Amino acid sequence: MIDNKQFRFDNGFVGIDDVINISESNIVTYLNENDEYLNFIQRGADFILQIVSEGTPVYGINTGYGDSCNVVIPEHLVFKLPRNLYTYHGCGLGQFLSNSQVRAVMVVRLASLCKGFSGIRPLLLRQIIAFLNEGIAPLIPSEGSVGASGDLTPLSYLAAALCGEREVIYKHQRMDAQYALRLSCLAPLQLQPKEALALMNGTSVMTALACEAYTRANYLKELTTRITSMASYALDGNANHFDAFLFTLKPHSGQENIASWIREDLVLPEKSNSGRIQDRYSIRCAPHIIGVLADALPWIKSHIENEINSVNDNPVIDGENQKVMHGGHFYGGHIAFAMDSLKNLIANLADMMDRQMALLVDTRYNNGLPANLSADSGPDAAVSHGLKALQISVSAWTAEALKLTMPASVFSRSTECHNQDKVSMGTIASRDCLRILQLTEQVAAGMLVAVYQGVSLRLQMPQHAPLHPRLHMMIDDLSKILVLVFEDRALQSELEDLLNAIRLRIWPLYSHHK
Ligand SMILES: N[C@@H](Cc1ccc(O)cc1)C(=O)O
Repeated sequence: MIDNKQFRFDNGFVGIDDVINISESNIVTYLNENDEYLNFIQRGADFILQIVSEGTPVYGINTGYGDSCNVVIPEHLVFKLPRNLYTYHGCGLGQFLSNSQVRAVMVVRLASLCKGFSGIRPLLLRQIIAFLNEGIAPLIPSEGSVGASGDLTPLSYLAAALCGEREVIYKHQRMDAQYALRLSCLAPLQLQPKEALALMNGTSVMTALACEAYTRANYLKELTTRITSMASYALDGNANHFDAFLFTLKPHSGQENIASWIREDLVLPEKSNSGRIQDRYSIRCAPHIIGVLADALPWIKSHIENEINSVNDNPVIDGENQKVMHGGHFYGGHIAFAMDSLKNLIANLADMMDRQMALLVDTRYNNGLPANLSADSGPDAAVSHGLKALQISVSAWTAEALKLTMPASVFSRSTECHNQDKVSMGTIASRDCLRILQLTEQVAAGMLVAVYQGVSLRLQMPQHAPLHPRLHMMIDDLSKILVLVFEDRALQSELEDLLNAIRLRIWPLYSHHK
């Protein structure tokens, strides 16, 4: 829980909102310095040292890693081993994670390590917390994790930076980690046995990205609902499709909720079934499309929050009872399934909006609005093409989003000499999901232009239905970014502003966002 703009790390619950709030702001974080808690953590680390001195073989402490687990590491090399782990995993490629994504990774890794079953010292936890508070963000390439054995390669960049190696972003500059540590008066860590494995052998990259995906998806749920209300109004649609009683008869609660939001945005005609009796499915079935997302989000959230609050590490160390448990908790199957599912749900929203756009711009379906929603009715109207090209862009973004919905998890392949012979691919699923979200947000930005145009033009028609104050307000909000497209003009910068507004979740919509 964030209290007084401060966040305390210990073995308490960490929610998606906490991850997002800390990653997007500079909330001060601190470790619970209560003796009982610190002693509990320290006992795990002491137990590791006891294992080392006794010489009993324990995986990853005095053995090689992965398939090399039968290589016994002599005592004099045991302290060298952690550095080798993060060093040989320095083979990531691809775009770097963003600053806020890296911060989310650190919060999520802390949440797991703070449970106290990883055999690490409080010092290590304090170093990650210092990185968060100082604003030091390791440069983490996003590609190279199969998501079981955790996110070994991307997390190796966190482990290395904590020890003053590789590169970080600090005060908006890319620099050697060692230099950033010096500038912020932090000493580089020297990892003890098990500590590099504890940092790297977990699902924190895919889970951090999943927190972002969940948050963006939750906002899109509301935004696509509002867009549907506006599209229905612009098309002079039948608001009775969203009748309250009708929705009690098919009681998926998320779907009912979406229908109620649309209903509250529209002024329901007294006479039901006036005008066109049935709208096309992208309008009439919008609660059934967005509702699937609304009903899935709670379980997606519970998968993500279970993962955040799990010990996703191996071996698991119970310092209290002096037990080592060898298992496979680094396997990201739940996140993989949640993100593969979310990809499908979000791409369906893009598809729905693309169809709504097709209705709005086409005089065969838009109930009297001008072709391509062009507002130009002056002497030069013939040269104005309105939103013609915008529709093409929206179709392209939609197709690209749909193309990426192939589940990542079914592409599991045996790797690392068949030790990791079944893997989750959860990190790829999370990354694909974020790309689909980006494309779908672009489609939503395009649709905001279209519904702004469509509603404004409908209001200019002599006989139009009353516009509900909520939609009036949305039109007012949009008019701060958008101007009616009259003569042809390039729309890119307005689309960028809309996209920015979506990413910042600036409209409160149906619930309050930040
Ligand atoms: N995750 C593996 C450990 C591992 C670590 C590093 C590797 O390079 C490979 C495997 C396990 O716990 O079994």
